[in-house]
Amino acid sequence: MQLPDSLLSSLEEESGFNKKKFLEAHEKPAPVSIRINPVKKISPTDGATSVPWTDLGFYLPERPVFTLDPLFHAGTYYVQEASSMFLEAFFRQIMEEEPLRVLDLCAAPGGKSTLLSSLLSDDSLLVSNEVIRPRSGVLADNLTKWGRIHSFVTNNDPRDFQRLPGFFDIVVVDAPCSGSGLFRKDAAAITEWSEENVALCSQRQQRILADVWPTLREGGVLIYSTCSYSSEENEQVLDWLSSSFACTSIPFAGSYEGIVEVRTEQENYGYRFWPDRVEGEGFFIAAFQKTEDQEDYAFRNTSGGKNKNRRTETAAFTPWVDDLSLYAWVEKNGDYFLINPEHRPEFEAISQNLYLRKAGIRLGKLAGPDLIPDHELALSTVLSSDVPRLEVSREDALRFLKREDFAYETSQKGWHLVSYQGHGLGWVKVLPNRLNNYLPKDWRILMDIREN
Ligand SMILES: C[S@@+](CC[C@H](N)C(=O)[O-])C[C@H]1O[C@@H](n2cnc3c(N)ncnc32)[C@H](O)[C@@H]1O
Repeated sequence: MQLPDSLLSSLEEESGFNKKKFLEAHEKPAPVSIRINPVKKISPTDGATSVPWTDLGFYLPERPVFTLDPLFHAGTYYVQEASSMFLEAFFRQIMEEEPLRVLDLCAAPGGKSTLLSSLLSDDSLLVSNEVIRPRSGVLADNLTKWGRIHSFVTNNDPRDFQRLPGFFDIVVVDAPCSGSGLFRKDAAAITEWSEENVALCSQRQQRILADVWPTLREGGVLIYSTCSYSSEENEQVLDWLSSSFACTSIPFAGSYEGIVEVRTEQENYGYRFWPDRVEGEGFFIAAFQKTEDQEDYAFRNTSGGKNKNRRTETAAFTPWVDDLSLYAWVEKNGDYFLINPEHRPEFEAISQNLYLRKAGIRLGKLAGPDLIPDHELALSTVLSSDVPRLEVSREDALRFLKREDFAYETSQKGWHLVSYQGHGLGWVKVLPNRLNNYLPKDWRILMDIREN
């Protein structure tokens, strides 16, 4: 793999850089790793080994065809490179008592967000934002698979969050960057790399941080990360931040072999991941506590809490939800969403100020007295175990995921959850002589399953 000379020479002075070993590492394939969803438990495959800094991550002995694994579509795991999973270790250190309001600002496709979701209880709120609209759709789909009620997805520019000053306890900025840390996984990115782009990325990272800073509460924590090796996007951004805003750098309290702790010119702490020192890709992460005065967001008086006197909805939703009394529902353009009742003020604040793509679990629409269940409900953790299921083989699960017909045995008519190894994949409706497949068209597997 031919790496840009100007990149290599710019790294000579960086802590932990060893040119020979760095180049050797780029001749090896990137390790394959997954992170499992703790609310949809599966056992990792034979031969899998643990990623050291997380309880949830595993290296796989070889790369399977993930598209042809129904458990992947059920959201039981997420394919994520291992260095990024270090966010778990840092987040656990920083995390105060829940409930927390957490913003993942640059969140698509959802690697960090699904990880954060796994670390938070249903009492906390996770807002995952992505500025690029089509990418925010992919993000929403991945969080749908993850199945948690505390998850909201927005599609906004970072500066829009200034409408919610002092709102979040923790803000994660996994910034868009020049991407040198992922060259092993994406060799095409090498040709796009340039010193000019590094400088542009650095400017953009500073702008994003300045724009989002007001939404972090006083005493709250900002986590900043990139997958770039360049100090212009890492150490220099930390020093710009600490000279622009009142904040304190937070050191990581533990230590793991291979992770390099750096101190910047202004004595800020950062953590570098080199692919010749750890089993993972290039990554950089740092955290700061905000020490400057920040007004808190003034929530309006809301009706708050649970829904009252809504007999139609209660009757329609009760059969579908495992203990409806724990939740509240909100309606938007005919779609019903189930949220934690404690999150109603946040729901109102966010939907009034931002473009909210997803809030909690989309239950579906009402048709007369009945619910037409949404795909999100099938993948969620709130679904009642009393809902009829069709447990299918791997082959039939793949046919369902291709929106093809498959054989089934049931005497019961109506809605059924298609489930594989106990994990929901989507809805079918059993009619007298056939099945209707309700998998959304854009969730369909396009790969030819017979070839593999
Ligand atoms: C490194 S990626 C995020 C990866 C994600 N956190 C994950 O773990 O899956 C950076 C994201 O920032 C988004 N982005 C690009 N320009 C941006 C901007 N000006 N402000 C905020 N986000 C931006 C990109 O679309 C991209 O999704």
